[in-house]
Amino acid sequence: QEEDSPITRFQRYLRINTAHPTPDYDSAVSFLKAQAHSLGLQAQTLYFAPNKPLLLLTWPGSDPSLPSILLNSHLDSVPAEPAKWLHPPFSAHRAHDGAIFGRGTQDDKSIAIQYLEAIRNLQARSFSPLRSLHISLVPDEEIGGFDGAAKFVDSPQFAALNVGFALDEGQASPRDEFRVFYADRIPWNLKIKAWGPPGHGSRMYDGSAMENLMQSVEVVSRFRESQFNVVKAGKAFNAEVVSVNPVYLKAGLVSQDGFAMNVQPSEAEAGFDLRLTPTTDPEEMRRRIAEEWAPAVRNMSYEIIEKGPLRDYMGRPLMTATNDSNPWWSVFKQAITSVGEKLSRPEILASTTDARYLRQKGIPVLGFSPMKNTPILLHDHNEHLKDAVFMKGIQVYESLISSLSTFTEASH
Ligand code: MET
Ligand SMILES: [Zn+2]
Ligand SMILES: [Zn+2]
Repeated sequence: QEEDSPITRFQRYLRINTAHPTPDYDSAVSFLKAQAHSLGLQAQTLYFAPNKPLLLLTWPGSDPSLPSILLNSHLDSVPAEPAKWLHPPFSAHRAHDGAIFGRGTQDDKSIAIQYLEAIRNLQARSFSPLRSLHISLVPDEEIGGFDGAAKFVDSPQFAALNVGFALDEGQASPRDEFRVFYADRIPWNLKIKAWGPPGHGSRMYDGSAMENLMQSVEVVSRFRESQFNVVKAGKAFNAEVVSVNPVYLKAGLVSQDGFAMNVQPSEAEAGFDLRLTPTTDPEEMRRRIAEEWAPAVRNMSYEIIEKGPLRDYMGRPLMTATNDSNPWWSVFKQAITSVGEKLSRPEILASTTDARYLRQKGIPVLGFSPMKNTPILLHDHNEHLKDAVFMKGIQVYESLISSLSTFTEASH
């Protein structure tokens, strides 16, 4: 008979394969629903798209008229390459040093279980919240959240929650202090396409599609270097500049045994992951792309897919204040320090989370995953988390939940 503990419950969740492109959301939701049931939480399964459940859990507060607290975590994960892992990515193998291996250990299945285990411990101490506490377990974060968090925040069910403050995932800290994030960068998926006359592979002529595209790649690389240099010079954090990284190249005529090596193709395409900071001027970025990266005069075109909003309903950048103007910030900070932990300077997250959709609604949100002395392994091979770090995180959330849910001074 297998023991039942926070660690084994974490392992059970990790063994449910919710990686794209075929996430098993149903198994994840029924597992989490059973956990919620054992805690006496209210549970609702919402569908904003077919086969994409969103599980909403509630621990009602004694004063439901006060704005509530929302803890968010996504159900899905990015895919893994099992052959390149030390232990299979859905085995939740626990090594001798306590490291639990699995896709989702850091991003972000740990926090979902930690939220629930913190509630379990608080209930054991007969704690009861003043404000209602909600946990949202959302689908599709890793593919943009359009059928998950984006639709949820626009729903009447969400409006009814009257959320005053929220926590969402953060990132691991390699140092002995926790990291906290007040904003995300916003992804643009950029496709650049070039055309040019085709020709024999032996000919040198001007304006081929490939030559054309490679010129663009060089221009993009120079921009990338200019941004990266600011970081290398110590003038900005990683996430305070615009990043651009090539993620695919597509060209060439297919022949029986691979590519036709002696044909210069008439079309070529490159894809880039571009991340804008919360204060990047999108119009200036568009102008740069249109004029410098994919000029129509050089037979080029481009497509930008914006993965989320850059501004809130008032036209302001999506940033949560981390100063005295935001009373929740003090409560958050105090809850961390009161358990003897340290926070590093608040940062912009280099990647992107569903927090942007909440911030767009004007809700203050902090990105936080209590993982310190931990290598940053999200989306990497051998993603893992030490059992002791996971257990410590539960204690941190006990402090956060009790402080946030009993905070009386702010109405928003
Ligand atoms: N969390 C993912 C990332 O940062 C998905 C963001 S939206 C495509 O890459
Ligand atoms: Zn994540
Ligand atoms: Zn991720």
